[in-house]
Amino acid sequence: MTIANVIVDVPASSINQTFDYRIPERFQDVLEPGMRVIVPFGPRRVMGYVMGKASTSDYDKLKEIADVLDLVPVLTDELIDLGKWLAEKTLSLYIIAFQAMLPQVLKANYKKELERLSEAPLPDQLETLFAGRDFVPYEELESAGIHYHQVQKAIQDGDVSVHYLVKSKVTKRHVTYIKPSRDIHLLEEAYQDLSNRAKKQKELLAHFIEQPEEIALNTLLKHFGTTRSTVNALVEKQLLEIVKKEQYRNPYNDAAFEQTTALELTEQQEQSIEPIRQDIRMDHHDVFLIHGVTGSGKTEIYLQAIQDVIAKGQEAIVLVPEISLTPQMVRRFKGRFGSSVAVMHSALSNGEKYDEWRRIHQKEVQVVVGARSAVFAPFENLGIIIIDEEHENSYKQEDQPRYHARDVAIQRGKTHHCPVVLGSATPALESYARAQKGVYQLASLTKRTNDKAMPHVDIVDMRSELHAGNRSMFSRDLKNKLEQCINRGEQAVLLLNRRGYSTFVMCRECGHVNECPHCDIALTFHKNSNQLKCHYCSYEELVPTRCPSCNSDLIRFFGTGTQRIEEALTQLIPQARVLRMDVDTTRRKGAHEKLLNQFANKEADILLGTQMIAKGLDFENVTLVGVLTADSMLHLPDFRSAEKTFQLLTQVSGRAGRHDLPGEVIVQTYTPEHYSIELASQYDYLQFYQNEMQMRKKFQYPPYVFLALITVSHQNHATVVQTTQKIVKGLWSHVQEEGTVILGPTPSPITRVKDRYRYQCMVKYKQEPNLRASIHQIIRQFDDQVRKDDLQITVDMQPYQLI
Ligand SMILES: Nc1ncnc2c1ncn2[C@@H]1O[C@H](COP(=O)(O)OP(=O)(O)OP(=O)(O)O)[C@@H](O)[C@H]1O
Ligand SMILES: [Zn+2]
Ligand SMILES: [Zn+2]
Repeated sequence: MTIANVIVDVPASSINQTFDYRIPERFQDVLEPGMRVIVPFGPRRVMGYVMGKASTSDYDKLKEIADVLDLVPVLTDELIDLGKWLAEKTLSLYIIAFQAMLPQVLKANYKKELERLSEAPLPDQLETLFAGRDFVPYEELESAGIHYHQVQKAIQDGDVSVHYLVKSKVTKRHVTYIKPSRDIHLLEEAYQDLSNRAKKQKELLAHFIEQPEEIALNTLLKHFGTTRSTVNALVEKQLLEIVKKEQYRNPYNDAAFEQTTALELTEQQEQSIEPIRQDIRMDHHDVFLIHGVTGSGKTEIYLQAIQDVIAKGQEAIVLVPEISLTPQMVRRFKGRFGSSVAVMHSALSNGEKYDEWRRIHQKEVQVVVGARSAVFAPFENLGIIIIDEEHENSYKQEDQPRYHARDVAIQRGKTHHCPVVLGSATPALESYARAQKGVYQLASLTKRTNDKAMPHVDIVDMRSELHAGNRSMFSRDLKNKLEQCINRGEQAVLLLNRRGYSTFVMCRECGHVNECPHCDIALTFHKNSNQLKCHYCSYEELVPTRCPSCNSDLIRFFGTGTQRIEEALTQLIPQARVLRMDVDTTRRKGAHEKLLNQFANKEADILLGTQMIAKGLDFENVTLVGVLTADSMLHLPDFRSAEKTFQLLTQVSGRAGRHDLPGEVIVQTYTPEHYSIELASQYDYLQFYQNEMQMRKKFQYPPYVFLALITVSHQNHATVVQTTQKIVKGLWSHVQEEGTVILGPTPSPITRVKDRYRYQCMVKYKQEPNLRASIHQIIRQFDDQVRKDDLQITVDMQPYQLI
């Protein structure tokens, strides 16, 4: 087969197909599907992924593949299929789908080098190439005209490896070890034969006769105060040998994790895990939904199911939301499975991410714990996929390809015939509805493992506080409880539900609000730098002293940022030591971890933070949880706002009293009668589910219907409106089923971002088998404008971010 079908890295819809290239002689027995290549495309050379090979092509004047970037495919056959599926499901370009599946390092054209890993003789041409060196720039391989097949074989044999020279690269990637290459009695014989003048050599030999285990070269040299030439002499006599071991940039020190063993499961855990175990045994695919209250031992179920999978020689993917990928979480998995665990999350450097990916690719680990994109881990023998906190919105990617990790997991689960386990204390309405219909298998854990009751929740009506003359953010109840908590030497967690609130500047005289000149949104006040910043385009300006509109000096800060709460709190309870955790204090790498450690070490009494404190944290000494404004999200124009409020309140309440000390929760709100707040305080998920389903049915929202959101943006307002109108018209002429509605054109909730206007339309449908094809066809009509006139059209087949 001399033809390769290649998806090229040219993100344009007119190019969204494979192109045929001739495979030059030198690559013929090397090139495989899933490898990256460099191909000529028009006047340029671009990167591409080989999808397949063929013996014939419909075109005759084929160009040649210019270069092959990989010697081992980066995409498995399964991932090639998955990428195509992903592109079709999300209506994105193939190239974008494949890029989303691989670490950043593999997307760019990094320089490469070959490293020799062993002293074993290599084929002649390679010996000549290395010429006694350990490292050879990859270009030399190319210009030497060496058969790639030989290199590929050397890589497979573990004699050579390829590195991508990432910026953050640690220069020394391999550690050299020395070990005996003969039986001990032969070493003893050699020892006798060695002349007494070779004193150092004898010392070394004596060492290996005593302790034949391999030892790092550096350690050895230091210990015996000798040089490399002593070792080399013994290597030449074939008494010792050199082994190189790859040292990954492992961001975690595996040895530091205390090893744990499987706990004896409670009855409820036992009941939940059994059907999963059965699927694992039978190579069967089901989707399980574990609905378990916080602290009911869901994680222990995951760990034991993974144990089964590993025992069977298979691999496991565990997805956790980015913000719960805390050191505590990592410890639980590394504690059980040690260095078989790779961790993938966005705080890692590109080099670290690539190393973790490679440990998976080279089958050195069996488990990956990671955020959304870890669902693409290149395992070939998957035995389970677990999604913890499955209701989390961060599993939905809000950028092309707009996929939901749950859908990808299920797709892979089907291919691998393995179970997919979704876990949550507050499952997404969609998931619970599927479990009710029997599409997913439901398991419920209603009790905490330690049989502790869920902490009592007190709802405080902030309107009556106001009537009683308390104008602060803290109710009298919360203030008292905080003081008592601190006096007892215990700790508290305070949640400021920041979404929907921000700190903006308003003129009290004329009501003028400072907005971003490029986006249709109020600027946010940052005290540290005394600046106003736009959170969409990062525009910034100094805080004005006079109103830009009426020149009044009565310009004031409104809203409630964490910073202001922190100040108010320290005024209210001066003896309290407060730690603040929000985007500002956790921006630096490792800051998140540091704050949590400080709190765990009791260096503070109160942890004050945004949503990011609600998840997964488990501190023994926390007995009080306060929610400052439970309803701040409720009034956002998003049909999921009640669900999000319920989820957040349940999660944060679960942080109190998880251990011996009893916990309590205070929820402050202006709408205590709202069912999401009332039912969250009673931990009544089922009742909430039923109420909320009624609302969704009444207003026709998911899970009763599906949504598709099309957003158009352009610098010219009229262009945006007209384009959206045309799309809406096109959609109406394509829809087939009764009951399908198309809403719009309407301005997007934020109508202007970075000087571009945004309009949208939404399709609500129950069944439209051809919808994807229709949308595709409709927006293709604008291809020219997209290319030449900077028009943007985005399609989201499963919109979550509606505001
Ligand atoms: N079978 C068991 N016997 C004793 N202790 C257990 C058992 N299973 C879990 N635990 C312990 O109970 C606590 C809560 O368990 P775990 O964190 O797994 O619950 P979870 O449902 O994942 O909680 P959350 O949703 O709040 O994160 C942990 O300290 C865990 O070690
Ligand atoms: Zn802006
Ligand atoms: Zn004014």
